[in-house]
This record gives sequence, structure tokens and C-alpha cells, in this order.
Amino acid sequence: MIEVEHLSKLYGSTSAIADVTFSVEPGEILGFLGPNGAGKTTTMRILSGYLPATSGTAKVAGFEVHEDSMAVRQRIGYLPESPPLYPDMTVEGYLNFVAQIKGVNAGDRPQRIQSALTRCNLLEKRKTIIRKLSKGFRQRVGIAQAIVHDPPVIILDEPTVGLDPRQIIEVRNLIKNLAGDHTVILSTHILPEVSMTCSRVAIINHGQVVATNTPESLMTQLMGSSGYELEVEGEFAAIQQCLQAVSGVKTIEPMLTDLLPQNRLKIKVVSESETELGSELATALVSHHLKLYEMRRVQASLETVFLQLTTEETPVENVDEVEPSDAAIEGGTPNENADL
Ligand SMILES: Nc1ncnc2c1ncn2[C@@H]1O[C@H](COP(=O)(O)OP(=O)(O)OP(=O)(O)O)[C@@H](O)[C@H]1O
Repeated sequence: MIEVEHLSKLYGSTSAIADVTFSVEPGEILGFLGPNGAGKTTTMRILSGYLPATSGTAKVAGFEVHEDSMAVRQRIGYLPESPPLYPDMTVEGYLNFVAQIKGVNAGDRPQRIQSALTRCNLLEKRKTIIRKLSKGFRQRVGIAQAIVHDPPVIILDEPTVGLDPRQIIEVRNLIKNLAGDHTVILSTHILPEVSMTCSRVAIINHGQVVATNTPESLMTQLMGSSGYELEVEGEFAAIQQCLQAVSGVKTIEPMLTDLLPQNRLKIKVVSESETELGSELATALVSHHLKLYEMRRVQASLETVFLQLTTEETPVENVDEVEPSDAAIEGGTPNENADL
């Protein structure tokens, strides 16, 4: 549905994006994740037909964004960082105005407006003047104007910036509900937003896409392995000998922990690939009469991946080429409030 190839943009001599290539399948939500100044807004604006690229191509629903910018604009709903709202209009009046300029037939407009109001939970505010709305409701109006003409593609630039936690949850749920019927690109610098909302993530840094994958695969693929923490009763040498025989095990290490009952050890097992080894590890221990008290799968957090990718001196061209890092699997759970 969206195909971007070798897209670059220079502002004078400043390179905002360079050689950006990615694609988005119909019905997907792609998270475009990067720190401030990475080039997210520039890419979104080029895709929406509001800014010409210096070189490269971008196609939306088969139309080249620069050559067929009118056809593209009709097929895209765009929520910029600051939604272009008219504060003195009512919500309904504004949506009617947007539907009109987006070319929705007069006969279809009431139904399209009703649908956008319903999806964005705005029915009770339809007669309210936009100026009187809270920031959260204004953001919903911004999303409603992006979907009122029922475009196949929706581009949302930092849609939850400035909202309170309750409003953030509402807006994220609303975005998730758009998937399937629509193809969505969501730009953000907030990590949990991506893992909560998106089916795939493209990480952008210094104007270049440094990795693209599902949030989960990106973590395991980049780290090249996943890990398990086990609590087992017995001697380390015996446990090590037993687990070493399990195919796919890369390393076995004792972990330093306090407060464990006597004879119990915490062991960290790292696997060679992302294949699940849990049941094999448990079976091996039980067949050697070693008591297993606890087993937990540990994966790198998206935050670890992001920091690793965006602090590389040179961009990682292909995540498969990254050296597996054992230390990285200690990343633990993502910080829910990580705001880079
Ligand atoms: N109109 C402009 N003129 C000159 N440089 C610009 C212009 N717009 C953006 N830039 C530069 O291009 C780079 C990418 O900016 P862009 O706004 O696309 O990043 P971003 O990832 O959206 O950042 P943010 O999250 O802060 O909005 C930055 O270095 C920025 O300073």
C-alpha cells in the first residue's frame, strides 16, 4: 500500500533524510520510531504530498506522491503534529468542511461525519465549538478529520504528544481499531507506543532507517538469542552438564542472587536462536532428577534495541549482521514511560 524507495530530502545543505526505503502492507500499522530530529516529520510530509523529496520515490496506493499528489491526498488522511483545526467552528461543522474539501459527495457526507464522530468517540461533542475542547478531544477531532473521507491510508505524526495518560490510552485504542480497514503509519518517539499499537516498526535515526521488523522479532533478531532464567535445586556442575545436552543451548551461567533457599541456584540459559527451549530445558532437568522451581523467558526490551540501534556510530544496514550480545538479554521489561 505504501512503497518508499531511496527517499532523500535536503533543506539547503542539511540532510533531513537520506536513502530511506521501507514499505507498508495493507491493513498494517507501522510505527515510525526515532528520536527528535531523526526525520520522521519530513518523511510523513513527503508521503502526504505536502513536501517534495530531493530524490527517490514514494508511492501510496500505487500513485507517486509528487507526480499524482491530488490522487494521493484523496487517499490519505494526515494528522500533522499540530492539527489544522478551526477553533470557531463546531466539531460537526469542521468535519463537514473537511469532507467537502476532500471531495466527499454532499449526499454521503452526513454518514461519513457520523461514522468519524462515532469512531473517535465524539458524538457528545458534535455541536461544541472546537475552541472549548480539551487537548484530548481536539486530538480526537484531528484524527476524525484524517478519517472523515474514509481514506485507505492514515498518517499520524506524534498523535499522543501532550495528552494525559487516560487520553493516551483512548487515542492508542482508537488507532488500533483503525488497522485492518486502513493502513496506518504512526510516527512517535515514545517506545511503548510502538509495542502497544503497531504491528511493525521502522527505526529511524539521523535520517536513515536503521531497522524494520515486528517489535518482537526486532528484539530477538537483533540480539540473536533469547534467554531463560531458571531456579533449580542442585550443584551447578550437574545442572550445567544436564542443560548443555539440550540442543540449541548457547551458554549457561549462574546468576548472583540473595535470599535463595539452600541448594537452590538461579541459572541463566541463553539460546542460539529465538526458538523456544522452555519445555526441553524442563524435561532435561526433570529426567536428571533436578528440581525446577521456576522458569522465566527473558527478552530484550524494545528500549534496549532502540538504544543499541540509535547509538551506533554507523547505521546498522541489516539487523541480521549484528553480533549477538549476551548482555543485551538482560534488558528486562520496557519502561512504560520511556520517552526518548
Ligand atoms: N524547514 C526546515 N529547514 C531546515 N532544516 C529542517 C527543516 N525541517 C526540518 N529540518 C531538519 O531536518 C532534520 C529532520 O527533522 P524532522 O522534523 O523531520 O525530524 P523529526 O524526527 O520529526 O523530529 P521531531 O520529533 O523533533 O519533530 C532535523 O535536523 C531538522 O532540524
